Amino acid sequence: MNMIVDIDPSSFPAWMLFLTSFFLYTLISFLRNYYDRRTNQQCYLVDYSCFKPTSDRKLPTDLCGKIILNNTKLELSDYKFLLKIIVNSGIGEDTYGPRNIIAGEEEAPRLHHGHQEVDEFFQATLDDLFAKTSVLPEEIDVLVVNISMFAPSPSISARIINRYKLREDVKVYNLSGMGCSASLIALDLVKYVFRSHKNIKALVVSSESISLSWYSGNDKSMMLANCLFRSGGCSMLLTNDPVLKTRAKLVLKCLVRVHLGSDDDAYNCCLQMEDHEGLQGFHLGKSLPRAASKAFVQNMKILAPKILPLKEIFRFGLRSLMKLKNKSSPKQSTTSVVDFKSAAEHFCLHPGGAAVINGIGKNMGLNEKDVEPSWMTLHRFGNTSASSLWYVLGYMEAKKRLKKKDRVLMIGFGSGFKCNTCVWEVVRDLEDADVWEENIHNYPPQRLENPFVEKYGWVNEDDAEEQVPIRRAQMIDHPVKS
Ligand SMILES: CC(C)(COP(=O)(O)OP(=O)(O)OC[C@H]1O[C@@H](n2cnc3c(N)ncnc32)[C@H](O)[C@@H]1OP(=O)(O)O)[C@@H](O)C(=O)NCCC(=O)NCCSC(=O)CC(=O)O
Repeated sequence: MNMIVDIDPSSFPAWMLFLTSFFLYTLISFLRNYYDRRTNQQCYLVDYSCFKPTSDRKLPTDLCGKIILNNTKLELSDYKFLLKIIVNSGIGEDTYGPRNIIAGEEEAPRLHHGHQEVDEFFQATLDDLFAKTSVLPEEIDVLVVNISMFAPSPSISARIINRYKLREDVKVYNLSGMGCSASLIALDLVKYVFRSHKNIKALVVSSESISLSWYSGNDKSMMLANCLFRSGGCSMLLTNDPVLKTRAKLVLKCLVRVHLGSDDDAYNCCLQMEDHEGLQGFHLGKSLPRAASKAFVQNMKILAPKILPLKEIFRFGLRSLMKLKNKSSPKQSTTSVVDFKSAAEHFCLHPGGAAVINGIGKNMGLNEKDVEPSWMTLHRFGNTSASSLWYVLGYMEAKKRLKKKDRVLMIGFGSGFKCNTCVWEVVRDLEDADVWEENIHNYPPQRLENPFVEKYGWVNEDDAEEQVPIRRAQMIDHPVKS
């Protein structure tokens, strides 16, 4: 995936206009920050709780192999494809799946499977969040739930209100279909509510349900989703109450959303759909990395001037000028790379897949340590959709990397196609290990490979065609649930 942060200098009418806009922008930002501080409109993240399902929901190699063999629509060529994808996916042995898939019931999902998956997540994370913040459910003023692919009625937000007996005047929003970057959309919504209400508390409950969206067919772009998406979720407590400021972990500095839905390619690259047999699933097109790249560049055009220090803006402007001057020379580089490390110390990249992390990391000029939290999240928890970014943040915290005044840049991608970003400032030194607690010392592991090749390398052997029925028969003797 080629993601070049190439902000074409000809898109600025004139160099002077660019500088003037920058100074105006700085002045307006300063005045707005001052106004925000005076009017309690800062957005603080008090705490968050990521979900670690119980170990009986793990999806190790053997179980994944059984689930794959359980699908009688798949042929040898499909196995070969899956083997290649899974081996290179960056996903490890400890990710979690929904119970109905583990029980071998993926072809007949029921409403209660979706409820069970979501209930387990929100009960665990909200119980934990209320306990560790000592905030009571009746103190919650705003609730935003984002779960893309499971939108029952009454909504999941109503289910949360019912379980925790939230107040009658709670402002409630239930976002569905918003994809993997939806938790930043939820955050944006909270930020807007904070503008009109002082000293309030908001909950964002962010997850994805895959129990009803497992794909049982043989369309490769839809099989890919089964390989990448895993169960997870995160609940966050936010406030604009300055009294809670000292207890908060992070304060939001800015948030930028970009939507390329008007571009047909971008819109169509990431879709919930039915295949030629009418089987439902999630299509991840080969053009997705290209759409992500486009959305990322658009987002950076807005975000970069908001977060880059003056020195870096000058440096970038100068290099852009040089680029304009040297345009005629084919030997000159055509790219002006922005130094994002001058704007943030930590980078939460959406662990959407190996190509996503590689692509953004490389083109932002990030090093191995910068992208380690995203790789480790992909390895340990998989792509948990909208909640992924919070596992990445959790990794940084568990590694004790987040120090007071550090800045964290979050970059999320999602169907639509969207790229949403935000920058947080760390309020105090952070070191909660949360879901990473039991094995943070083992990360990064010495070897990241998964044992798929070792166990399923036979699909590439000469006699593979004959082996398929034998392996399937063995699977019938030892079905998925055993
Ligand atoms: C899947 C991969 C790990 C595979 O990596 P590899 O190193 O094996 O390299 P590769 O790209 O050459 O792919 C190997 C083989 O798979 C095929 N292949 C790759 N991508 C495919 C796709 N989307 N549909 C169908 N086939 C695909 C290639 O053509 C190739 O086939 P052949 O061998 O025949 O040539 C990587 O490509 C990847 O990370 N892709 C991006 C995944 C993605 O879309 N993530 C975003 C999730 S959406 C999200 O997070 C947001 C949201 O949902 O809202």
